[in-house]
Amino acid sequence: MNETNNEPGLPARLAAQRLVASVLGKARALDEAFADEVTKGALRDAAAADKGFARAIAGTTLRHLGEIDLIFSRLIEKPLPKRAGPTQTILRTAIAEILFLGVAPHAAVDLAVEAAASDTDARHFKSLVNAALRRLTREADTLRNGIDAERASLPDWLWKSWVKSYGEEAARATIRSQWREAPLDITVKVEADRALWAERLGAKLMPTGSLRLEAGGRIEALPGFEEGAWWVQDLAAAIPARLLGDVKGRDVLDLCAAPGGKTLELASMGANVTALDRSPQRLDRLRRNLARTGLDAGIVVEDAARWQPGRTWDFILLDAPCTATGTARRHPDVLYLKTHADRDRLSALQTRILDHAARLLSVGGTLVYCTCSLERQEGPDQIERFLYRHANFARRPIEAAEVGGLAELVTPEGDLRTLPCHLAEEGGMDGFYAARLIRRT
Ligand SMILES: C[S@@+](CC[C@H](N)C(=O)[O-])C[C@H]1O[C@@H](n2cnc3c(N)ncnc32)[C@H](O)[C@@H]1O
Repeated sequence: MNETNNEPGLPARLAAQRLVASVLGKARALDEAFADEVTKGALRDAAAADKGFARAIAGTTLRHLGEIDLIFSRLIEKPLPKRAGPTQTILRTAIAEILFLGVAPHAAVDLAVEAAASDTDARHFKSLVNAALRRLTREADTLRNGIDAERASLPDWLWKSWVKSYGEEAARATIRSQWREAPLDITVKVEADRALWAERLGAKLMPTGSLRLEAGGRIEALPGFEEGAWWVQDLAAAIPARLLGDVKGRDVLDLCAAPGGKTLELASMGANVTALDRSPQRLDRLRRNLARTGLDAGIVVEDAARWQPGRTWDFILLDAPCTATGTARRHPDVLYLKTHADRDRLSALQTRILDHAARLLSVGGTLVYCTCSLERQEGPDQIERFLYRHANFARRPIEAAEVGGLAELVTPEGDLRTLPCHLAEEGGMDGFYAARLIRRT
């Protein structure tokens, strides 16, 4: 793409288009592609508002991609030729701006046409872009008519999986909650200071103990960040570590620990934490998080499915690698980056790590297994199969009182099952699953 035009607003659009193309064309994570744009790409010297706008356009395009593509196919009846460059992406992002971001239609149309004009291949489709988007601004209701936007927002395999696991109503409510930007959730280092920080930050103290703020603005500029009084962590992600109970002064093994949200929680509860992960880069982030919050943990770079430390632990937290389909409201790209083949591969890895974790747990010890996935294979099915293989383990059911009295977060078996549509009126939460197991013999 040739970026010769410096018209205000155009760089943000061009960046948004590159972000969408990176996710859908190169299978890159949106956060990674965005980090490249702002550290070494065209957004490096852009104003914070432009960076935020580029991210918002890309995220919104992905959140509504299914509906956008159905509208696209009504607007562009003949398939675009192969050499149309970024024309499709330009249209997708402009549709997102007009329908979902409330951008003034003339600005969105003009800048989409400018974007097409700035590319050697797309410039031949300038008039088509112009005509299609002008039609959209005139006939939006007709063009959207009959589209089941909720159903369209989810790839087939996930739709089938969620409807089967939670029923169609909850699947639809989950999809609707993914359309909204997630709030900013914070875990406070010192439990007794939660109310104080809620007041200082103008945040809401949620029933589970997390603080909740509206997203937006620089996190680093908020009071308490510099001094490490808190860290960012989704409300649901903050629950599993606490299911280990009172770990003050106890040794806790945190398997698959980086970047360390749960390590920080365990350390702040007074545990002697050993944080293990196989990724040195992600462990560097964990080290930085420990340094900022003034907390301490031993760090091990190892494969959690093979590590032979020569000892056992009374407490183990295993936050296993997973498809992360429960985090789509924060990471809308996961819906398009992950496939059912990833789910099967990751589920096999989870089984191996879980079996190894069982060997590292002392008799009488507690193991909490969790994932941020909505797929049964990575949650309850995994645990059912584990309990079948390991007759010396049993569930210790989770009580509603341990999750702020929110009984809807606990399954009849006593596992944690949060859905993005839980507490929807208050901003929802990521989808997390957790089971608490004890080793009997
Ligand atoms: C869900 S993330 C962990 C998030 C972390 N517990 C937190 O709260 O910030 C999963 C982690 O598993 C790590 N991982 C994947 N496979 C692993 C393996 N075989 N052994 C150890 N770590 C692994 C990844 O590097 C990744 O950091």
